[in-house]
Amino acid sequence: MIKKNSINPDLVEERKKCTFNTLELTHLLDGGAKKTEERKSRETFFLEDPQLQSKVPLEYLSHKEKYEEAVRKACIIFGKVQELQNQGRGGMDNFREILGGQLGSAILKDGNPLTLHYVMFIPTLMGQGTMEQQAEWIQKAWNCDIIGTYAQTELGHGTFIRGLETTATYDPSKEEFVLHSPTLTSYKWWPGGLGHSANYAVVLAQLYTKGKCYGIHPFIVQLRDEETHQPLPGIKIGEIGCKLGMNSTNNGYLGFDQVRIPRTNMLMKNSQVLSDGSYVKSPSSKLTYGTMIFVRVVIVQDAAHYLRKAVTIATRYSAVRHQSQIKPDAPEPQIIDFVTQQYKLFPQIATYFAFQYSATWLWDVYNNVTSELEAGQLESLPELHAVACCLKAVSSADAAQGVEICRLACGGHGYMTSSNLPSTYGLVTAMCTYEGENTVLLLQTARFLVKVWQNRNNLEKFTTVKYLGNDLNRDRPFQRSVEWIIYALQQTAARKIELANRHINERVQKGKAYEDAWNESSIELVAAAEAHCRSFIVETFYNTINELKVSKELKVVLVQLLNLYGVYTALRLTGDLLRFTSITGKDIETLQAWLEELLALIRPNAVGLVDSFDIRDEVLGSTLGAYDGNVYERLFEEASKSPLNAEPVNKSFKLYLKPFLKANL
Ligand SMILES: CCC/C=C/C(=O)SCCNC(=O)CCNC(=O)[C@H](O)C(C)(C)COP(=O)([O-])OP(=O)([O-])OC[C@H]1O[C@@H](n2cnc3c(N)ncnc32)[C@H](O)[C@@H]1OP(=O)([O-])[O-]
Ligand SMILES: Cc1cc2nc3c(=O)[nH]c(=O)nc-3n(C[C@H](O)[C@H](O)[C@H](O)COP(=O)(O)OP(=O)(O)OC[C@H]3O[C@@H](n4cnc5c(N)ncnc54)[C@H](O)[C@@H]3O)c2cc1C
Repeated sequence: MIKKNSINPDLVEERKKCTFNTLELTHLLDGGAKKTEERKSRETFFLEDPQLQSKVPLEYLSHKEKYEEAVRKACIIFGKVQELQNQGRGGMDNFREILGGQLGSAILKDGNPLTLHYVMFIPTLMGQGTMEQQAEWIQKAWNCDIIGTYAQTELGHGTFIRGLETTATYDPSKEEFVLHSPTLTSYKWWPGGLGHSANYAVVLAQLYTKGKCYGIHPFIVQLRDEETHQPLPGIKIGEIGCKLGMNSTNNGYLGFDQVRIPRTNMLMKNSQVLSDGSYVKSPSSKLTYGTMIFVRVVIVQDAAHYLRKAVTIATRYSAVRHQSQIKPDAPEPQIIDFVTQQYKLFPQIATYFAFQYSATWLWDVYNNVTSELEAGQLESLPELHAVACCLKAVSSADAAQGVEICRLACGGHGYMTSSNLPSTYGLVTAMCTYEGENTVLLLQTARFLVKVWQNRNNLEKFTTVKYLGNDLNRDRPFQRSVEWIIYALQQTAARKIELANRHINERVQKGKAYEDAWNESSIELVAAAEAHCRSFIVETFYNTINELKVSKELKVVLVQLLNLYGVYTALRLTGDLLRFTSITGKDIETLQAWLEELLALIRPNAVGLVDSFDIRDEVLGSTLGAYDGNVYERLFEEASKSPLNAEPVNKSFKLYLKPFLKANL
């Protein structure tokens, strides 16, 4: 039914209007023309493999069938990744793409049961294992001789990991640890792939030796027989059931009944238990948390990718869809011409760029700090932890909200599963919870900010908080510029940190314990961390754009997006700006007018911008967002795949409807 090679005429017109070279932007986003070429060849390699096609849309499968189909595809995917590695084609890029929001979610729309093996199991072996342990385990894991997961969260505790209840008690007589789940709430609950896919796990458990508890430590535990896949004695294991999304990820539960593992299965890079049971302390107890930092860093990039996918769908659809009238007797306009629609879409495009640049910055810093940690230097860890926490929280929350805005922007059709917006939302909103619930992570950033605030005469060693050294009473008169917005956001963040800190102190002076005072001030602490993060994101966007060497035409558009992101952020925080800067109501009108101007300036390039993301139709996986814009044909084609349409009369007519109709005669 879909007319091949026929592009919707509205999209043809939109593409003619574009004022910059979309290919230049594609190359910029990929990191160069060569990278674009490599990405495209990878996409062809995966997406055009007939084995990776599905006969029936995922939605029509049962929960069990979904899992089985996901395992089938996951094995093919990672087999192909190994093939690429063996050919020397691409290193980490293969993994980042296949596991991240771009390519991976095209093939496995509702999650991958083997993701945790690559995202957490192998990184934990690498980050927490000694050289000998790495030699023993990593090759097996890379070759997929074993499949692992990361089992930390329990039924009773996810956030408060010091409160985990699983125990690992050292028995020096046999040089073994005994793993045990003493309560129902101590059962591991959530790890991806744990249900029926993994046969090994890194298990986080309270370490007991010589009668003393030393807190949580990582242990490699075999869960299933390597041949038969039967759970080993003492291992109680299963899947946790259906969820809002990610229904193919096979999240599982796990209990231990006095399960013995060799002493050498404790990952001992940072702390050790010697054969006689003596405990050797880690240089920092927080090194055990290293894998979580890594995944938080990766999530910022994923959030950006999911958002750009959603906004590509909604922007193309909005260019094709006509509805209502702006003027009487005029033809029905493209809905993208309603300014309220532009206000839904264009800030999401700008937000993608903002997150992308923060994600790149964070990835580089993460790699630098990791090298420092390897050399035993721990000084930069607190700042990395603080910035990773707030960026993970703000990017996942804004991306989830942005995807939902895009879904709403597509009206009724956005509610269709075939738009791919509902399942994209399911994947993104999960990021607000996993790898540290967002409020909790913002409180971690706040903890760092308050400490820095209390020692703000000593800011040289930091990168992200230098502005806290500025005089709080400085006033910078309003200007319609991003520089002013950055000043205003930093001023807001600094004042919020100062206020939260002051309120903690006042509560302490009134006799409260510091921890109670902290809890009572925590709404303000979260707000302070969020403000800090928003100022960081805008400033990073600004710095990146200023340094870019691109054509004049592209620069103009990127600056418009930067300005839009800045003014959009500022207008969402007008209450704060009125409170903490000398901005007036009149100035806010100026900002509002600027926002409207920017929407109009971006309007001709909207389709060009999302085209530059160069997301293949298979990756978008959407009836509404395909490059050719044949929306209505695709909606019909997908509807025809409903099993209910396979026969004109369903058996329920005979069974229920007919007798019911008769009874009412
Ligand atoms: C695809 C993905 C699938 C999903 C997988 C998962 O979800 S897996 C499961 C994911 N699960 C989660 O993400 C669970 C989320 N929960 C947690 O990460 C922790 O329980 C916590 C951070 C909330 C508190 O931890 P706590 O009670 O031990 O700590 P505290 O508050 O008492 O602070 C003590 C000090 O430690 C510092 N510090 C803390 N973390 C780090 C770090 N990573 N690095 C460095 N430092 C860190 C902190 O700054 C503070 O420093 P200060 O001020 O003393 O110099
Ligand atoms: C899709 C998905 C996949 C996951 N995959 C894995 C995995 O592979 N491996 C794994 O180990 N875990 C995994 N998890 C678990 C995940 O890491 C936890 O759910 C997460 O860390 C939140 O913990 P919680 O569920 O205990 O929430 P809770 O901490 O119970 O949160 C409930 C509420 O309490 C609030 N709260 C809790 N503590 C505080 C505090 N100190 N201050 C203020 N408010 C607080 C929170 O803000 C939240 O509003 C996964 C979870 C999901 C949803």
